[in-house]
Amino acid sequence: FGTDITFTPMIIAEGFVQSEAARDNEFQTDEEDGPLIVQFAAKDPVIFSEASLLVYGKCAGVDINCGCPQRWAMEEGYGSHLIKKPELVAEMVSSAKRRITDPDFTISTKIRLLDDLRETVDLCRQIEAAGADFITVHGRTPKQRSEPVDLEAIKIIKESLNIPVIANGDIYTIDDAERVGEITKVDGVMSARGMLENPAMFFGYAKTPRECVKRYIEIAQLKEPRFMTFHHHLVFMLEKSLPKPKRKVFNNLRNKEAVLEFLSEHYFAQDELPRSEGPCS
Ligand SMILES: Cc1cc2nc3c(=O)[nH]c(=O)nc-3n(C[C@H](O)[C@H](O)[C@H](O)COP(=O)(O)O)c2cc1C
Repeated sequence: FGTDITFTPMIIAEGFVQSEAARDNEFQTDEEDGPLIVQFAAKDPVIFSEASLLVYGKCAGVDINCGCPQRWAMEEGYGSHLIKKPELVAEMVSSAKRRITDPDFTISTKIRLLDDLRETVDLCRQIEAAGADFITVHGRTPKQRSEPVDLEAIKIIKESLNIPVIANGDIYTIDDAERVGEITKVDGVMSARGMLENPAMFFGYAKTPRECVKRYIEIAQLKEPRFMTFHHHLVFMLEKSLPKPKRKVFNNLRNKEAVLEFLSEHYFAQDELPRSEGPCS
C-alpha cells in the first residue's frame, strides 16, 4: 500500500545471537516483506555485528535503536540511552560495516534528539563518519511524549549531513508526510502510529480501506500470528471505521472465530470476508 521500506520492531541483539529459539520467535519474513530493515536493540559492536550477519541475506539492512525511551531499555543501556554515547554508536556501525561489506546492505540508526541541537548534529556526524547509510530522526527528546515534533531540528540535521535523513513523528496522513518533507527537506518519512491505524496511508487513504483489512486477514491466515497480535492490528485498523458501541464489542473479542464472525456481520459486505483456515494460536 505505497510504503517504500518497512522496519521490524526492535529485537534484542544479544538474545538473538545467543538463542535459536529467540531467533525463530522474533524474526520470520518472506520476499513480499521487502525492502525490510531489521532493527536491533544493541550496545555492543561485536554482538550487533553478529546479529546483523545472522539476518544478512534475509533483509535489506539493519538498524540500531537509539530512540526507545522506555525505562527498562534505558537502564539496560539500549535505546535513547545511546544518544549520549556517540562513540559507541559509531563503533557499532563501523564494526558491522567491516563484517558486512556488501554495499547494498544498509546499516542505519534511529535516534531521538538530545536537549542540545549541536550535540545532536555532532552525534549524527559521527554516525555518518562511521559509515551509516541513513539516519531516522524522531524529532523529540527521550523525555518528550506529546510535545510537537521539532521539525526545525530535523531540518538542521538534514542540512548538516550528506547521507539520507528520514523524519519521524506525528505523521498520520499523506498531507502530514508532504508537509514534513517540505519543511525539513528530508529524504523520506517514517510513520508508526499512523501506519498501525491505516497501513494504506501512504496511498492517500484517510482511513484503512476494506481491501487492506481483507489483505491483512489473508496474510494472517497464512502466517498464523498469535491471536493477540492479530486482534491488536485489527483494533488499530478499524478504529475509524466502526462506531463506538461496535468498537467496544470488537475490542473485547477473545478468539479468531469471533473476530471473523463479527467482521462478516458488521463490517464486510456479503461474501467479502476471506475464508477461515484454522485458528490463530
Ligand atoms: C506500538 C509501538 C511500537 C514501537 N516500537 C518501536 C520499535 O521497536 N523501534 C523503534 O525505533 N521505535 C518504535 N516505536 C516508536 C516509533 O517508531 C516512533 O518513533 C514514534 O511512535 C513516533 O512516531 P509516530 O508519531 O509516527 O508514531 C514504537 C511505537 C509504537 C506506537
